[in-house]
Amino acid sequence: MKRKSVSIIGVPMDLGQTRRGVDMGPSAIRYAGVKECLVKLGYSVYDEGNIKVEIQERTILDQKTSLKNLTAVAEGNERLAHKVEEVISQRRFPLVLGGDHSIAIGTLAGVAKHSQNLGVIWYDAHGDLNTAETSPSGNIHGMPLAVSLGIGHPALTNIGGYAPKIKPENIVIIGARDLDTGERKLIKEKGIKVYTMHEIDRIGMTNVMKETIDYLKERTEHVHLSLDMDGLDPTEAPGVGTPVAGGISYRESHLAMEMLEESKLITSAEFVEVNPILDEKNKTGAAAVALISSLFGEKLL
Ligand SMILES: NC(=[NH2+])NCCC[C@H](N)C(=O)O
Ligand SMILES: [Mn+2]
Ligand SMILES: [Mn+2]
Repeated sequence: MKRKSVSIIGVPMDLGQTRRGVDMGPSAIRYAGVKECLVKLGYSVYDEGNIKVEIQERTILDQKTSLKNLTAVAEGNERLAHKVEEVISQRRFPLVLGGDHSIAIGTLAGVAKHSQNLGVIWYDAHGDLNTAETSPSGNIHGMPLAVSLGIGHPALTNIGGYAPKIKPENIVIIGARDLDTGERKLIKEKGIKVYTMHEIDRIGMTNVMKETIDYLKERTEHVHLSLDMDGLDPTEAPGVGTPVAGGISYRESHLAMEMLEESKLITSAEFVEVNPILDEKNKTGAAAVALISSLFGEKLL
């Protein structure tokens, strides 16, 4: 890791989907010892606390688009974007803890303010490339990557006051195994690089990461890692709201984090979708911390 100071930003967001409990994700990851691990690795760690997210007991449907909780999701992300931007201007590494994946909208809005040519690694079972028109659910956590490309509701695409945040050729999706029809179309149309589970099985995680690193090194200046814990197999990360069988193993994920650490490419990261209510004794929270440790340079020997 290039930066020696890390700011932890919690985002107790559960309004981008409808399963309760993912708002406790930041607590679960803190409880699993994220700060202690980073301190042990020699970082100065600042826990910035949590971003304020409205508490809403019932889903509010946008009348025109059927987007769920649009206003509250947009407001939380606006605050997050602001915080991330501030952390980067203090020359600290922003480590964002979710919360559902809709928070990537705010994280990327904050990160991309400082980077014209931002790379993004989207480690996920899903593409999160839906719009109100293509979404099967109306859940905004299925849309953040499209939103960051400038595609979607203006209340979301304009967060941070500008759009788009990223370019399609600067994205690499890893672990995809559940893509909706509209998402597949967008991937083809925009030429987004995707390593599905098929490629991971076929060429192995070592080669997937080698290619990803070479690809991003060539064309980007900073790289953001957006890691959805449902990218991992649900047997190893059961505490997620939208599990999909046949995922990336815990071991492969460690390897991926270690290779990213060696590459010195990653300048911001978020770990999302940890839902302690659905988890087994904080297995998923602990897995997130283990992966964060590898990403920040923990070695066995
Ligand atoms: N970040 C996530 N876990 N996203 C899951 C999205 C699932 C589905 N594709 C949807 O749009 O609703
Ligand atoms: Mn996902
Ligand atoms: Mn996701």
